[in-house]
Amino acid sequence: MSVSGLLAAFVLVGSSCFSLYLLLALIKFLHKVWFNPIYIQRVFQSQGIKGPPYKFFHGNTKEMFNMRRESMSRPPMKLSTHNALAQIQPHIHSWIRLYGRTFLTWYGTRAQLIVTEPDLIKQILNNRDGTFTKRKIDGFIKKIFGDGLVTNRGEKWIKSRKLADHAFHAERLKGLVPTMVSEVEIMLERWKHHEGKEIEVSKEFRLLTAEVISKTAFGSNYIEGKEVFDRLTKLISIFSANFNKLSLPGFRTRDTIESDKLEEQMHNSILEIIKEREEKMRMGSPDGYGNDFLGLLIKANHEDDETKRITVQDMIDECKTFYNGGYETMTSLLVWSCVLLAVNTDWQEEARREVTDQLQGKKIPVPYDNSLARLKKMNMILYESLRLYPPVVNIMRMASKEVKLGHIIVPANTEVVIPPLAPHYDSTIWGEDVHLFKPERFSEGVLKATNNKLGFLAFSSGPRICVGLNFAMNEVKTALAMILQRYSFTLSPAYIHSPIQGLSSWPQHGAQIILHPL
Ligand code: HEM
Repeated sequence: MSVSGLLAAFVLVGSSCFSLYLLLALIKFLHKVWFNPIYIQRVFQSQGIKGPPYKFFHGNTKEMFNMRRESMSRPPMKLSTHNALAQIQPHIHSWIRLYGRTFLTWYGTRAQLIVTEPDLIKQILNNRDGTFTKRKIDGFIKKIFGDGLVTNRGEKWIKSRKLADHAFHAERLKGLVPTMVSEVEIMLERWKHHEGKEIEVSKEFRLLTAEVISKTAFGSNYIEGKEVFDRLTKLISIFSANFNKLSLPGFRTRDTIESDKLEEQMHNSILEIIKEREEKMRMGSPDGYGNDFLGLLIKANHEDDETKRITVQDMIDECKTFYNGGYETMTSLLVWSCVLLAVNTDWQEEARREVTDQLQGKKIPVPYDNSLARLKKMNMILYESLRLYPPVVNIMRMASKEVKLGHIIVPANTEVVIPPLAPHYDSTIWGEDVHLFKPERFSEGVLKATNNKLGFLAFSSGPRICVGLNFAMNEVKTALAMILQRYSFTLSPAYIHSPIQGLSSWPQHGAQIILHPL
């Protein structure tokens, strides 16, 4: 064959291969964005599970986005009755009515089974063999949490959970109360300039919770901690702005570029905090690597036993997870409980009386005297606040293989979404007064407040229940106990009740209250 003939043959083979590659890529694409979703939809339909129809590429995200935008621009809600499900997750509220308590939705091409029935929730959250596992996260949420305890799976999760359980053990937590107290003192010093006037407490509580987690878990100084939080706050606002918006794979928006930069800066700031601690150890610090969460992480990084050792990247991911865990959700709980107490002044008065009694005249909670644990009315108020406005609005899992959930065969890779607001606003679980603020329903504890233990999911349930639960309750009780003894407070006329979903549930226009010194 001549050279030109050989070349022609090469071109022919090359172009055929390229055409074949294009054809295969097209089939793969169509399988992902059309054939597979339609097949999965049929599998569920044949079992009586309905839902809004799958739409090419977007799934139901456009409907979700529009419903959410519409609910955010609605006139303010009343505060005499509550319906945060309708406001924060309007798509779930209306689709439960249309399709029942378990239904299928589409986040782009990802099938999401929405589960709101306690018996099914129990099976998912109590699963221990990895059938219902965490989904591998990506995008903005990965940049916020990293691959830490909230998101990791299998052996890695077991190792991280052991460390965290140790760090947040109840006895250890009592020793953190003085740090919490001194940070609340600093906040209340600032509040002196607002006496008799309005104050926007969500900003205040952001500062407080950032300082508390920074100092208690990481012992870090103000500047380094502040750098991490500034970046985290920016990342969270990018996440919120892009919520329910899909991006094309590989396509980089201005937000993606900005979030990459923030992620790298956060990584470097945390690395600096770690290096500083290691340097202190080298200089012969009497506490070694330290007894806080960061100290435990660094110790685990230097473990001789390989099975217990964690990498530097693991340390950074865990730091991100805890910065975030101790910040967003905590601020949300503090904000909502303050708003609810500002409206329900009878409960505010009861809580104040209890604090005065239990703290026996002291202005601050004392560690180790169990006074925080004795604040029963406060507990009831906090649980009711968590029921009406749970900070975490979606608990997510994924079926790692085909599984029977109740009577439903769930195909492998289906995501399972449990929205705590749905059982929290279910009158068959809580009674006809479900929309009312009634802390007395928790007078005999969480378990006796409902006819179903899985009806209350603010901290989740099962093996992956929130590891920071006791930390959270201690911090919020400390803050409220100190606020209640110095101020009575009412809602400002500027407050507009419009709860929305950011990374946590949130008052869209801030939380303005008026402080009346006692
Ligand atoms: C009011 C405050 C808080 C609420 C409502 C809350 C809620 C939750 C929920 C619902 C989960 C389960 C998520 C899931 O299963 O997908 C969770 C897990 C977790 N929380 Fe919290 N949380 C709070 C405070 C905290 C604090 C203060 C920390 C740490 C300082 C923290 C750290 C974590 C971690 C690390 C996990 C993952 C546990 C695991 O998967 O093993 N949380 N939290």
